[in-house]
Amino acid sequence: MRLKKLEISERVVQRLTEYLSILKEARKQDSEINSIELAKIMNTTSAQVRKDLSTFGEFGVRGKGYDIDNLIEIITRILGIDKTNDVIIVGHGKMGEMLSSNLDVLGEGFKIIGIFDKDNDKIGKMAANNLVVQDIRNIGEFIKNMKNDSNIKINMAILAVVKEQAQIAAEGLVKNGISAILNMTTCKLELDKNVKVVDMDISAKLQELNFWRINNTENNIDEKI
Ligand SMILES: NC(=O)c1ccc[n+]([C@@H]2O[C@H](COP(=O)([O-])OP(=O)(O)OC[C@H]3O[C@@H](n4cnc5c(N)ncnc54)[C@H](O)[C@@H]3O)[C@@H](O)[C@H]2O)c1
Repeated sequence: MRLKKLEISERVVQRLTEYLSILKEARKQDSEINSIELAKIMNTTSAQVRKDLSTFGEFGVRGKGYDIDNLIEIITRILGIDKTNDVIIVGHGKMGEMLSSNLDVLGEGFKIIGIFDKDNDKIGKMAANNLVVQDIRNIGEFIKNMKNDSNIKINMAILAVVKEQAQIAAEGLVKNGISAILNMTTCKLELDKNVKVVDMDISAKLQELNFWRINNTENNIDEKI
């Protein structure tokens, strides 16, 4: 499915991932779900659900709702996780190791096919997933060989280097054809607008959570900021 590069907002894509996990739970109980039920679990309106899903086509049957398996299949395809997507890890410190040794964290549809670091003590060592940590200086060659030898086009990376190195490391990745980066660092990467960056910051999420924890009654906040 080829989607036009248009009105699909980041928020809609985020919600798609939420729909997917809700639907996977829901299918344990039922084979159909309607927009009202979905909206209730998502804490949103049924109009929003219908609007989100209609962005990608007409899947529901009026008055009947959505076939859960069908919707899972469609969302899986929209998110591109109906096939395996190759990803590399750059920076194999505590965070990089946590990812390479807990592949479940990545979920279905992703496979780590290369791990890179710049530390000589780490380069050449075997990671938990049986990949050898490679020298970051060889990343261009690795990507080229993957393309030539196995027709694998690598364009997605998880960036887990120290913050101070993040911008330069990301620029190096982009030069070598990476166009999608999951940025585990707190560095605000400045890259070509064609490069998609998604920031992942547990600390920021905890701060957000903490705000809601200490303001946990609706009346605690006098004014909406
Ligand atoms: N996303 C989150 O929620 C979260 C949580 C904790 C840490 N972090 C961030 O993740 C990053 C890594 O943290 P960590 O605790 O694993 O640090 P770490 O120091 O243990 O590991 C960083 C690794 O990156 C390597 N490295 C540095 N520059 C590099 C480069 N240019 N190319 C390749 N490798 C390079 C280092 O050799 C090291 O192995 C930090 O930016 C940290 O702030 C994010």
